[in-house]
Amino acid sequence: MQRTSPSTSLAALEGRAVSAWFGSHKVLDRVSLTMPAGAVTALIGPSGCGKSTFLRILNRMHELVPSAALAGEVLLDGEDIYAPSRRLIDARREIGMVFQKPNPFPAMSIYDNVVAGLKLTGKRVSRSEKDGLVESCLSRAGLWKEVKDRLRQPGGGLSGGQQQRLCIARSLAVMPRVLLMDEPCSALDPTSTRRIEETIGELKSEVTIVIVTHNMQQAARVSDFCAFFLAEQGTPGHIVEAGPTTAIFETPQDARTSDYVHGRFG
Ligand SMILES: Nc1ncnc2c1ncn2[C@@H]1O[C@H](COP(=O)(O)OP(=O)(O)OP(=O)(O)O)[C@@H](O)[C@H]1O
Repeated sequence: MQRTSPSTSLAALEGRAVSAWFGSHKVLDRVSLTMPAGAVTALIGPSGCGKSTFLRILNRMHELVPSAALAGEVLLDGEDIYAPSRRLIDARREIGMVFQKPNPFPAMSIYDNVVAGLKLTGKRVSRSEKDGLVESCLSRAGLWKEVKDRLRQPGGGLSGGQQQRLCIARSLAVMPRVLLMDEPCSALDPTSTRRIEETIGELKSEVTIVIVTHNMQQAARVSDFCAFFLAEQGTPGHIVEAGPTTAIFETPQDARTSDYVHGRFG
């Protein structure tokens, strides 16, 4: 039976010695990072240091780029998502992604947008189960009250912030264990941004979250852990420092971390 309540099975994600290339251009060098279960980890650093590439490696999207290559391991709850026995589709279902620009199916109804990913699960779902799932996912994404009376209207008719929360609801419908978010608020106004940040805070007890953000205030507000990436003078991106967000912001060990989080470069 389709579960309509939040998953209880929280999982940590761990990158071990992850390196990445586009053709012969190496963009990440042996990045290791644990993203603890039930917490928000923020990936921060200047443009081009490999944050999005690392994020896309975490759910096997990097391999979609024809020239892309990678080395290392990504462990979900201790199991390598790149192991030959693991299917790509399972990694995508267990590790969801929300993108910078909200990307609902614009002509599809709000209801159908939420359940659009269900075919990934391969399970047959009854109408009443779908109804329950739609309500549960929209509620958890903080959108139910605003759309419950217009579920049959197109997703493209919502505001940008509502569309992003619809995309979060769509991701939640396949019961992911991890939600990756690539600058999810960069296309949104401050009020919508705050609303998404609240949603992140509400979701982290049920799904592990990894977020890329350029906004240091946002990283400080929403994350429990932070990893500071840097690619110096054409060298591949690497992690300078990672740890609890309070330590990264208040007592960084590396002067480059301090300079970056205090807005002195990048
Ligand atoms: N599809 C691609 N093909 C070739 N090179 C790429 C591709 N995507 C990214 N790169 C390169 O990989 C490096 C890392 O890019 P990436 O987007 O991961 O950095 P980022 O830290 O997320 O940057 P930003 O903060 O600007 O989004 C950059 O040098 C970039 O030019």
